Amino acid sequence: MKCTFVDVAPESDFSIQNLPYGIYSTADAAEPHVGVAIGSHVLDMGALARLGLFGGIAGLDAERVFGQPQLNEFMSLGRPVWRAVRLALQSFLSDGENATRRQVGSVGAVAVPLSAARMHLPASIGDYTDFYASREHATNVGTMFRGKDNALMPNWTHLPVGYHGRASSIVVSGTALRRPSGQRRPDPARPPVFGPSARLDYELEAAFFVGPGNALGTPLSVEQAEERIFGMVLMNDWSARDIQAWEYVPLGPFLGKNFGTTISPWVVTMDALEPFRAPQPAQDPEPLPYLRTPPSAPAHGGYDISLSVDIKPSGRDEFFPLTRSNLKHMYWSLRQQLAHHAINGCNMRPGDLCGTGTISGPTDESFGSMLELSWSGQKDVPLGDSGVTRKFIEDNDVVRITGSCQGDGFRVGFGECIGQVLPALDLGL
Ligand SMILES: O=C(O)/C=C/C(=O)CC(=O)CC(=O)O
Ligand SMILES: [Ca+2]
Ligand SMILES: [Mg+2]
Repeated sequence: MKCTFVDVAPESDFSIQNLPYGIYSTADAAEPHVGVAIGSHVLDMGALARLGLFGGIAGLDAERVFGQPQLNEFMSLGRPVWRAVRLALQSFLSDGENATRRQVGSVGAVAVPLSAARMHLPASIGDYTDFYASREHATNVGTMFRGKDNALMPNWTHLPVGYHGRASSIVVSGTALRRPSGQRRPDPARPPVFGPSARLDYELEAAFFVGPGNALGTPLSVEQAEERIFGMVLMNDWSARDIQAWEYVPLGPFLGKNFGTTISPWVVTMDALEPFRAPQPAQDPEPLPYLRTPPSAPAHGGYDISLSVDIKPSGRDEFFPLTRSNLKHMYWSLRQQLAHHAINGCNMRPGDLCGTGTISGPTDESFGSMLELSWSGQKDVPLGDSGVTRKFIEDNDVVRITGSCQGDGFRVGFGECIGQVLPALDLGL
């Protein structure tokens, strides 16, 4: 299928096979509203709704849903509506004889260049959970925090371990964050000290948005979970390792994590990712029945999404590679994570965000955090052949995550998840 409405370069993340949704504003339309990315443009979903493009879709009040400043209501409508909207968009973009297309006239009537769009958070995120689903990452971090013999806890291969994060400090790509200050204990023989984190890190993650929710007390099966995931974004779960290591016993991540979490602005739908399903790693021991794949669900729970992390060190103009990984390394699939989250009756709501956990793979270059790359600060990580090295993230460094699936002549990509670290505030403490 080819987009004839605007030109789409083969290496563009935003092909007609992708069509990710986001919330944007422009100088002329300052209220955030729903858009869909195609090539180097953003299409105004509200304008298309007013032209009647989504008129025949049962269960969709398109002008209202696409006139919202967030995607929660669209997310709540479920897969049949999402698919019908996707088909209408693909027909509009590829078929010059489409009735709406004839009315539009110029591209400028319904689209702006991406460069003119200011992106906002795609949803009002009520709750945010972060999992710990890469076996390699959990083994690496466990070895550093608790020693080789306690690296992987006995529960890890039986359930997707997770923690409840903080939704209020999730920010959209491009938002700068300050280095956090907190309690740390650099010398285990001495009392803790207070000050700016000296071991600030990134975590390469993806995250999924929940679509239709479930009522309190009513679990979701793996099969139901599969149908309720709207789409995915890239995520950087910024982590202050020194604050984390001192505070986390016994209740888990807290201030070492909740000072900021960055997500990419475009939500790539699970329908766009469908052709890129891939086997997840073999699960041994076999999980309990509520986490198994039923014969009626698609066989593969994994996705083949290439992921990169690059850094622009302070004072330099170019980016250098840190991590090259892939979502297919995740031991626990998205649908297992969601089914596990709701198995006790916890109610999930449209727009809730679940991080996959750091996506490390088996090779050193696939390690998804500085903690792993520098092995807890024991070795310098060279940045290309620049002569610059890092153990952790320094002030004014910029960290960028990108990710995409390569199809035959087209790409389904996420755009960027980018953030700069500003120096800590001087609290005079
Ligand atoms: O205590 C530990 O083993 C580590 C915990 C984390 O870093 C939590 C986390 O964010 C998990 C992840 O991203 O995979
Ligand atoms: Ca994390
Ligand atoms: Mg975080």
